[in-house]
Amino acid sequence: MSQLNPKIHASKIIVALDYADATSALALVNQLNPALCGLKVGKELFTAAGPHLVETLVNKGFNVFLDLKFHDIPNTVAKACEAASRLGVWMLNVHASGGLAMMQAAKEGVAKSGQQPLLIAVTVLTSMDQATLNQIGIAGNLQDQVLKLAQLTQQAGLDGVVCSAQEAPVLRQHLGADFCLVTPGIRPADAKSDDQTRIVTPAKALQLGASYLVVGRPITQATNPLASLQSIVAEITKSL
Ligand SMILES: O=c1ccn([C@@H]2O[C@H](COP(=O)(O)O)[C@@H](O)[C@H]2O)c(=O)[nH]1
Repeated sequence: MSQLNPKIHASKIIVALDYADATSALALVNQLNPALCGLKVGKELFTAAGPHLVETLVNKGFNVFLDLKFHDIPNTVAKACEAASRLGVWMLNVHASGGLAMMQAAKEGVAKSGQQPLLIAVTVLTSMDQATLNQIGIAGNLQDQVLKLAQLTQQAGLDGVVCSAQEAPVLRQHLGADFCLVTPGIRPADAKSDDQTRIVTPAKALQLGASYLVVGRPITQATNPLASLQSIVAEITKSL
């Protein structure tokens, strides 16, 4: 770990712990430290391992992003956000397409917990391209849809959005420097894109204005996950 640049850049990375069980996730986590990266718990791991694992990661000192993408009626989302916030997570999210009232309810739910996690909203999933957006009945341009949902998110008083780094410049221009842009779909130049369509390399994503980079399979499916993470940190550091 000592050869890594200990500066803030490293903690711009959030490792997506997309594992089938707690044992597999902890095998990687135990090689990491909170200065190096944040951790994301998504639907697979949360469904398998539950809130206890989230609390374990929080107690180890990591910034934990609970990526459950709540999308339901406002009352249900408010209660879910309250419960999620009580786990001590650093960040949680909802789907912006749930609408203004749902996002405002989410914010109220977080406030009720007495905790102050970052609350962000998913705009258009990074796996989607223009054609898949049209398939679900949204006729407009994909970037316009991301911007529209991000503006709604800001209007609801949330802290930021999940988007592709491809949209970061236009979101920065309209939503300002402080709005948090969390960007999955990060792929080192030699990595497979998998099911992601709107991909960007780590260094480029930061140059475009991303606040945080979410990286899953390029690290977790690598033969040596720690080496893969270190290589991404090195790429970011070199580009600054
Ligand atoms: O638009 C979105 C929202 C969330 N995700 C999540 O990020 C990771 C990405 O994993 P990779 O293996 O690096 O593709 C994953 O947990 C998704 O659920 C996203 O990809 N896009």
